[in-house]
Amino acid sequence: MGDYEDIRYEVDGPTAVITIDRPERYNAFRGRTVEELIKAFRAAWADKQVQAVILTGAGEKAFCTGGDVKQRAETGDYGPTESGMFEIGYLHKLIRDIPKPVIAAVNGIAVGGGHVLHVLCDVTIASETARFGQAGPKVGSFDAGFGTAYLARVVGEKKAREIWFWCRQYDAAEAERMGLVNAVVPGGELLKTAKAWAEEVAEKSPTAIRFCKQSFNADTDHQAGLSNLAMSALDLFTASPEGLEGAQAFAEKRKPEFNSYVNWH
Ligand SMILES: CC(C)(COP(=O)(O)OP(=O)(O)OC[C@H]1O[C@@H](n2cnc3c(N)ncnc32)[C@H](O)[C@@H]1OP(=O)(O)O)[C@@H](O)C(=O)NCCC(=O)NCCSC(=O)c1cc(O)c2ccccc2c1O
Repeated sequence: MGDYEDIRYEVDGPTAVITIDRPERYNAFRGRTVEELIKAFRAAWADKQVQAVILTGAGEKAFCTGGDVKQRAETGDYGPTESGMFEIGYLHKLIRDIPKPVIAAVNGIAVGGGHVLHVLCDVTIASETARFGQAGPKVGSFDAGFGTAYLARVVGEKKAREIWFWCRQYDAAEAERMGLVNAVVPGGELLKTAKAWAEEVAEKSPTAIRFCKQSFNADTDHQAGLSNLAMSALDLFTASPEGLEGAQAFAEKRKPEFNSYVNWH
């Protein structure tokens, strides 16, 4: 399917494979990328042949490193889109709402908003060299809402707070131990394994899968309200001097200077 610049979309048997294709930016997303991901997930939803979706990243280095911090340092936002909106919150809801299993095939580092994407997928298969973490507080951002609350459902409150406050990176084995990923395989076998999982689930009743997914979701759907709130707050925060300092420090490869912003009580 054509018209994509930042991603690739392929259908292989019962599986749609969506690949974020910006390896020079470690598959970071800009507004256009998010718009194309939405289009691809909607195409997979509509296609009766597709029974499962794989989300992955191009190359071996990165799955997705979240928002394109260089773009943000340059223009103060995530760049132009056709709709005029940066619809990351809608993409999160779409990954949850598509009534087909979504498998994250994490081929490298998944950090920031890229980490949130894999957390929201139904299952995650990681390559042995994958790394995981959040980065917002280091770069003047936070992908809260599902990014915090749903992560806590997955790994527990203590671990989720550690992940967000300390912004450390965790290797694939550690991620598997904390229940953040379902399986770890050698890099060369990642896509093959993800496709095998997709083919296996495609043999099951699609209606039963749809109801199961919706009933899992129903238990945490209230977090969508938190996400809306967090996205509104984030719009203000990323445009603030503190938010911009984080993005500029990353682009200039220096430590951010956040000390002067400790002004709340
Ligand atoms: C991911 C890293 C830890 C990797 O470190 P490493 O040392 O292995 O590699 P490099 O740092 O040398 O990176 C290689 C190359 O890729 C470029 N790059 C990496 N990540 C990004 C990125 N996110 N944006 C743009 N470019 C990126 C890097 O500059 C290098 O290019 P060179 O040309 O210099 O060679 C490390 O790279 C890292 O920490 N990256 C940043 C991670 C990050 O902070 N992500 C964004 C968090 S904020 C976010 O995701 C976010 C999500 C949302 O949903 C939002 C919603 C609404 C508003 C804001 C949102 C938001 O900000």
